[in-house]
Amino acid sequence: MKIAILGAGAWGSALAASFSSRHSVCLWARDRADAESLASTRRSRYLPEIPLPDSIRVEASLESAIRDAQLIVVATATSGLRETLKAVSAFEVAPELAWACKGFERGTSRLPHEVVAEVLPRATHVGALSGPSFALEVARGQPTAIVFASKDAAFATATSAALNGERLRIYSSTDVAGVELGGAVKNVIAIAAGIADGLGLGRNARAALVTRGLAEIVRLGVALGGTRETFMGLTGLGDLVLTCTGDLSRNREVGVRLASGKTLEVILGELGHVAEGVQSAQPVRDLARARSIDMPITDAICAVLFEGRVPADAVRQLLARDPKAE
Ligand SMILES: NC(=O)c1ccc[n+]([C@@H]2O[C@H](COP(=O)([O-])OP(=O)(O)OC[C@H]3O[C@@H](n4cnc5c(N)ncnc54)[C@H](O)[C@@H]3O)[C@@H](O)[C@H]2O)c1
Ligand SMILES: O=P(O)(O)OC[C@H](O)CO
Repeated sequence: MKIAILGAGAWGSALAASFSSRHSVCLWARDRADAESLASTRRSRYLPEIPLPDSIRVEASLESAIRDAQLIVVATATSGLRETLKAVSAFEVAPELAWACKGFERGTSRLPHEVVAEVLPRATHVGALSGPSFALEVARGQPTAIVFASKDAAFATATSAALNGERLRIYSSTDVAGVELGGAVKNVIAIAAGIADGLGLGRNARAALVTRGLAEIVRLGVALGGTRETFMGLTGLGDLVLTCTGDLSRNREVGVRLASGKTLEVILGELGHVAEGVQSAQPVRDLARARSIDMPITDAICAVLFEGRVPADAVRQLLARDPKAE
């Protein structure tokens, strides 16, 4: 299959490296200087540890990248999804479409599939790729299992089978909202887990955060149309555990650095990558409040990120809540 991957950050580069062992892959970077450097050095500045396989064509022209593609995979940050889809829609192409970004669009509080439906209302062969997957491990070829979800069951099955590889196992699902919701909210909870670890609160506290974080994901996710089983699977519990415990997580790292007393502005300047939990926290809180859904961890993270609450005070307030039935 001819695949165009749009977005040459850590995740786009890792997916390109993985898919290139079994497909013809073109990787598009919106920044011409980035594309030129990537084409000549074969190293992405977002994933410098791994050389990009020679078979991958690097493009700075979006039109050239998508002209012959049978499948487009948008792997930009969620904030770039709408702009990238609009740019794609300007060309006379109708390939199948997947997106690999996780999170809510800030400002609209839309999940990626809702952004896709707004920009490409007639596209039906579309779906979300999500699950526990650090880019570096995927690029190294370390075993990983993720999910491709589409409302079109036949398309979900066929695409997962086509993308599936020995080291990147891809399950299918039709629960697009559930798959995306788990991937969005786990990033917010991972910031909390990073704060807990940064403050040295211990493993008991981390386990409590993961479990109560999952309860928040399920409450909001079911209200937004996801199914409970999805949240117990790879894109829910699986990704939550990975992101809350893995040192490679950028969202968890934001929490660790907040706990050290750094400001969000300084942390985001240092990170060099997107941390989607920062963008998603307010949409998650707003969607929950509009439905009277209790999400105390998310509320605490919003207070730390945007209201100047000191991380240790946020923890004290969480612990001071009245005990209740689990
Ligand atoms: N890195 C991972 O381990 C990983 C794994 C699974 C999913 N994801 C998700 O994939 C998405 C991308 O993550 P990443 O790790 O590649 O981030 P990154 O910070 O490494 O790179 C972000 C990329 O998005 C591009 N971009 C941003 N806005 C754009 C726009 N308007 N048009 C075109 N390109 C744009 C940037 O140029 C950059 O190439 C995120 O939503 C993330 O949650 C990441
Ligand atoms: O580094 P993070 O925190 O953006 O997490 C990356 C992936 O989403 C993990 O599945």
